[in-house]
Amino acid sequence: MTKLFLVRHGQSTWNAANRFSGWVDVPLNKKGRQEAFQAAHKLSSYQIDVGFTSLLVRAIETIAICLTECEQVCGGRSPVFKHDADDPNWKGWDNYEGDHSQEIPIFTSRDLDERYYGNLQGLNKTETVQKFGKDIVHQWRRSFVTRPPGGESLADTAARTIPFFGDRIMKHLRDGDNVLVSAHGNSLRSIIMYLDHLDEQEVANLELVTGIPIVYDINAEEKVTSKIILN
Ligand SMILES: O=C(O)[C@@H](CO)OP(=O)(O)O
Repeated sequence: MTKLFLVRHGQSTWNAANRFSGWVDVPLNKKGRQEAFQAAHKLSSYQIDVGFTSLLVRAIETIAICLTECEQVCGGRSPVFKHDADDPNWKGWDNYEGDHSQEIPIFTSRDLDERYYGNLQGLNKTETVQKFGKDIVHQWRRSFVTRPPGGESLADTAARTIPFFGDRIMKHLRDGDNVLVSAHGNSLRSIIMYLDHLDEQEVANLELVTGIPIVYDINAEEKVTSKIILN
């Protein structure tokens, strides 16, 4: 039995400003960093062996805080970011192969990035509702198949997150590693849809709070046997 921890990054400057973020690379604000510290505290009774994060700095900051603020979580090991480890031209991080007894590898991937919000990126969410109407904006934000103008639907996002989850993250869970994934409202909604077998209606109602870890137990058959939310 291994554990999978999912955490949506802490509040970002654009979450606070109520702006569509998508792939715009905004950092955590002070509240977001505090949420990440609280998440680290909530994770303190567990051990984590491997991390995954999107390439966006708000998720990177969150996982860095989670894995450095709490000794117990890491068992005294230092997180080491392995950027571009999938790139065949990657030459290793300064010729350093790594030592799993002293380090926690954190793999970064674009596949975990937030859904691409296209022409909505940067716009204020309330003003967008005023301009286009509540119903269509809700569809753009929460429908599984409807694409926001110029952007990705949740189905498009799932088409990159789920293969990545199956290939890369599941491999570590199979090997017995406890895995922490730091990502985004919609990239995580697509993964939770898959893990919880949600249908398109159910995922439309799924909202994730910033900085609150979700813990799954995964058995040897790669099935979820329990889920708790560390509120
Ligand atoms: O702005 C975004 O990228 C996302 C997450 O903050 O917005 P939404 O609330 O529509 O999922």
